[in-house]
Amino acid sequence: MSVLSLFVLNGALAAIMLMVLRSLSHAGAAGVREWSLANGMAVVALPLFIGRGVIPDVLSLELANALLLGASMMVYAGFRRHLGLPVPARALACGLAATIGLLSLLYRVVDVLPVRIALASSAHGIVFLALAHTLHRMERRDETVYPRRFAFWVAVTMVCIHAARAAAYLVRYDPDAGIFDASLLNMACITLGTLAMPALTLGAVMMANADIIRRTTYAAEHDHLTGAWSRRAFFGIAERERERVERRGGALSVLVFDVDHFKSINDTRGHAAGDRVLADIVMRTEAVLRGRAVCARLGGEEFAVLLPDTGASGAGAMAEHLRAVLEQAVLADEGQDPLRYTVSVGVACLAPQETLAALLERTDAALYAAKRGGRNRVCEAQAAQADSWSLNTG
Ligand SMILES: Nc1nc2c(ncn2[C@@H]2O[C@H](COP(=O)(O)OP(=O)(O)OP(=O)(O)O)[C@@H](O)[C@H]2O)c(=O)[nH]1
Repeated sequence: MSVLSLFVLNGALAAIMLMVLRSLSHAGAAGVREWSLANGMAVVALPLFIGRGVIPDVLSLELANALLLGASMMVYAGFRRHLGLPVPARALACGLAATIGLLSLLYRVVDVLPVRIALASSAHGIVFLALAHTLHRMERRDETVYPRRFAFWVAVTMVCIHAARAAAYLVRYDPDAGIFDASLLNMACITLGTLAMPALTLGAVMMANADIIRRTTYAAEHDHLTGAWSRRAFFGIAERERERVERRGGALSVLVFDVDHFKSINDTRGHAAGDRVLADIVMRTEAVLRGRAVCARLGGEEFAVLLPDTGASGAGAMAEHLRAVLEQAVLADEGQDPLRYTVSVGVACLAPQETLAALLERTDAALYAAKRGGRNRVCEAQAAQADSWSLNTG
């Protein structure tokens, strides 16, 4: 395969990657604009390189090199944007202008191609080094760890290739060597360089996809107003905990609570104030929970707390503590009296062989008993029987 055909392949791969990135354009993933721009720049740059000697030098040298280096910089910018880091746009623009200015000067004044190749390779190598450093610094153990590592190792490989290429051209210093030079080194560098942009774009696409899945999963599992677990997620977590108790023994309790006279809060203070109460409940509830305990919004103004490793007495105490904490809450309400609210709580502890549905039915019955009993109180249901009794009065 000739160097020329590698250039053509490189351009074709960049065009394919551009189409792959288009599939992400509506997903709102950060960095996609920069990665698309990078591949677009590569698609334009490569025919310009190929046109060396046919088209004006300013296009095949200055513009082609500027576009290719700009493409590497855009890949770097895309990763930084994707990771939520600031993009050093000014430093990149200065680096690009300095490199192209120097290349142009070398071409027009001394015209020693190996030095120009070494200079261009060094500039690309520095950009990939910065990318590898960014990816390494941001490494964390989540679902994006594989794409991050993949992109990191591609960047490291590119640093090594560009360093080797720059060093080899400087050491060998063959003034007749050109970019279409078919030496083993040049062929190896260009082959690997051809794969760099698509490989980094694949890493970027994998990262963006992992991010989209993470965000979608979070949205499906959490209530958007309060940040609490969703009803569906709560049932999943609760069922897993119930099965765990069935397998290994231990205790599991549930609290279900509901804001008292919430309709009148909405009616007198407005829906937005009601929303603030709901968010405040979750914030304060989560602050008192420990270990694997979770808080979920079951719907409307009804919430649930799952208490793994907690028996009836611990759950009753936690329910009363939570009721008291929420009763103390005071929310500033502009131009009006501070907003206060109370909750009624039903508590139940999982009985042997009991299903989740049965447990929640008993907890609901306890909650309604608390409402009937006057509200702002905790009612606990017995595991063995359906009737419940009042534990505390508010
Ligand atoms: N602000 C706000 N209100 C909501 C939301 N979801 C449900 N509601 C309101 O919650 C109120 C529930 O009222 P009810 O079921 O009558 O209960 P309540 O007024 O709390 O009375 P008790 O439960 O018997 O003490 C209704 O007015 C709903 O419109 C929400 O997301 N935000």
